[in-house]
Amino acid sequence: MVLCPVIGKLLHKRVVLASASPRRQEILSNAGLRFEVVPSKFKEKLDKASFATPYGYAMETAKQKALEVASRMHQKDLRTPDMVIGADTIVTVGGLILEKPVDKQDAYRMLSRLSGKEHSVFTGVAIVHCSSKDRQLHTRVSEFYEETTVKFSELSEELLWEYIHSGEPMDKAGGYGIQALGGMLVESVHGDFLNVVGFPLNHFCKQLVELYYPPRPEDLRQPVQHDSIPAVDTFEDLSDVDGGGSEPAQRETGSCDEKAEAGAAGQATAEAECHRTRATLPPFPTRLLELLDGFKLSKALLTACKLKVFDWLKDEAPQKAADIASKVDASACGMERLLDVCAAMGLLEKTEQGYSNTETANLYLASDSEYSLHGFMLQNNDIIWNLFTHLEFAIREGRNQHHRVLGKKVDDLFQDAYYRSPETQLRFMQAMHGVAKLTARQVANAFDLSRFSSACDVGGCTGALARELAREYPRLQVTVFDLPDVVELAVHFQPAGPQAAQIHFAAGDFFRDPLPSAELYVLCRILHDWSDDKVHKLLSKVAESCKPGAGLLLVETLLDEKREAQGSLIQSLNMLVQTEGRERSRGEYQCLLELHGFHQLQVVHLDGVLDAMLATRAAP
Ligand SMILES: O=c1[nH]cc([C@@H]2O[C@H](COP(=O)(O)OP(=O)(O)OP(=O)(O)O)[C@@H](O)[C@H]2O)c(=O)[nH]1
Repeated sequence: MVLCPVIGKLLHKRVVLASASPRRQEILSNAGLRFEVVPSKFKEKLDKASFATPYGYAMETAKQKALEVASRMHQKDLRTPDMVIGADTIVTVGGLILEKPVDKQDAYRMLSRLSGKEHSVFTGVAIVHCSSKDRQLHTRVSEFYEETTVKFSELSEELLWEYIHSGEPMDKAGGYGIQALGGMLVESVHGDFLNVVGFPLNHFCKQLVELYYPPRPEDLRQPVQHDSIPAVDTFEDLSDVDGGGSEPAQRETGSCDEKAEAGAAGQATAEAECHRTRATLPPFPTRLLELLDGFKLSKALLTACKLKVFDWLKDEAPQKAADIASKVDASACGMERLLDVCAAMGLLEKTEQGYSNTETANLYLASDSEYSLHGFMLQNNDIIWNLFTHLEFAIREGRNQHHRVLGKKVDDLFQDAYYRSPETQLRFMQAMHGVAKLTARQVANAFDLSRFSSACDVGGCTGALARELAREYPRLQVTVFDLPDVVELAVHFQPAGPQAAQIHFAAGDFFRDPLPSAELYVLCRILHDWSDDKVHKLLSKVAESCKPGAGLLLVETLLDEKREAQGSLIQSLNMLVQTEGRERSRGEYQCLLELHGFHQLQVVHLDGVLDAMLATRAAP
C-alpha cells in the first residue's frame, strides 16, 4: 500500500538508496518505494567542529554519502540514477556527537553517557536529483533533518554489559537500537520514532510532496503549513513522456550545485489540475505487484547461484554476458537478462566493461567464500522451491509435501527425504553449515555460558555452532550428537584450528538413543522440525539427562505474540511445507520448557529471524 501517493511519482524512476543500513532499507520499502541499494563509500570523517550545529554535520554527511554514490554510478553505470537518497543518524548528548561505537568499550562509554538522561537523535537526509548532459553529471540536492528526543532510564552496569554483549549496539548511532532490545532502555520518546531508527519517513514524504506538488500560485499567497502528509490521493501518471509530472519542481532547500527557485507557476497549476482530475482513482498497488514479483526475483537469484555466476565473477575483471554464458553452457541473450536482473537486485555491478560481483555476492554467493550461503541457495533451488510449488496442498492438508515431490510415502523426514541419497544429504548439510556459520557467533555470545564445562549440541550437524562455542569458551568440551551418516560426512566440514581438540562427534538418533552427558544441552533449530508430541519426547530425554543447574540453550525463530512479524510467519509456513513442526512463540516455549523442569528463561533476539533462549534445569 502506498499511503504517501507521491511515492508513486518515483515508480518509474531509478531511485537509489546510498545506505547499507538494513533499517533504512526496510523503512523505505515498507513505504512502497522501489529502489536499488548502493551503499556509500564516503568515509564519515567530516570535521565536526567546523559545523555550527550537529544537524548541519548530519545533513552534510548525508549529502556526501549520496553524492559519492551518484558520481560512482554515473562513472560506472550505463544509466545514471534519477535520485539518490543519503542519510546519516547521530546522537547528541551534552554537546557531544555520538556515532556508531567502534568497539564494546566505546559502546559502554556511549551508553553510560546516555544513562538516566535525555538526548537528541538527528537524522540528516539528502535527496540528490541526478541528470546527465554531455556525459557530465548534474545534481540538485534537497536536504533536511529531523530531531527526536529520547530519555533513557538509569542503566545498571549489569544491564549495560548484558546489552553490549548482545552485539546490538555495534552498528547503531549512539550504541543502541530503539527498535529492538535497546527499546528496553528507553523511558520516553518525543518526536518521530523512525527518525531514531535511522530514517524520518514522515518528513521525507512531506519533502517529496513539496518537491513534486508545489503549492498553487493562489496558495502561495497564504502561508501553508503541512502538519501531516497531505492526502494527495491520486493515481499518478507514471509516464515520463507525457508531462505527467514525474519531475520534481525546481524547489530545493539547502545547498545545491544548481540552485533553483520555486516551480514555475504554470507547471504547478497544470500539476494540480492533473491531481484533481484523477483524484477518484485508487492508488497504484506497488507493494502488491512487488509481492507478486517476489518469486521471480528469488528464482533469478537461485538460478544465478545454480549456474555459479558469482563463482565465475569472483576476483575477476568485469566480464561480458557472452563470456559467462559460454562458461556455463547458456545462451548469451538469456544470460544477459539474468545478469541484468542480478545487477538491478544489487548482486552484480554493471559497467561498460561488463559485470562484476558486488561485495554481497563475493561474501555470500560465491561457493568458496568463508560465509558462503551457496549451499543454502542450492537447497532452496533444488528442494524447497519444489515443496513450495505444492503450497496449496500443504495448506489444504496441513502437512509437508515431500510425498508429492518425491512421489512416495515419507515416514522418516530425514532418512526418507533430506538424507535419501548421499548427494541430497551433503547438500542439506552444506545448506545448514552455511546458515549455522553465519549465526553461530551470535548464538555463542548471546549468554554468558562460562559456568558450563561440557555441552552437547543435539542434532549439531557439521559442528559449526560447536566450533563457535569452543572458540568463545576455551574450557568447554562440546559433543556434537547427530545421526551416524551425518557424523561420517561431518569430517569434510572441519577446518583446522585450536578448537578441534574441544569438539567430539557422537553418532546416534536423538529420539531413540541415550544422549551424551553434558552440563549444557543445545538444540539449535531442532524443535521447529517436530510436532508437539515429538518435542515433548525430546525435551523429556534432555531433562532426564540433566542434573539440577544444567542449562538448555534453544535457538529458534520466535513468533511474536500478535503473529504480525512477516519474517517469522513465513518461517512457520516454511516449516509446514518442509517438516512436521512449526515455529512457536516465547510463551509456547516457556510452557514446554517448564513442563520439563526448565525455568528462568532468558531470551535474546539475534540478527535476522533467530532468537536464543537459555533455561536452567531445576531440581526434580
Ligand atoms: O535506535 C537506533 N538508532 C540507530 C540505528 C542505526 O544506526 C545507524 C546509524 O549510522 P549511519 O547513519 O552512519 O548509517 P550506516 O548504518 O553506517 O549506513 P550508511 O551506509 O547509510 O552510512 C543506522 O544504520 C541506523 O539504522 C538503529 O538501527 N536504531
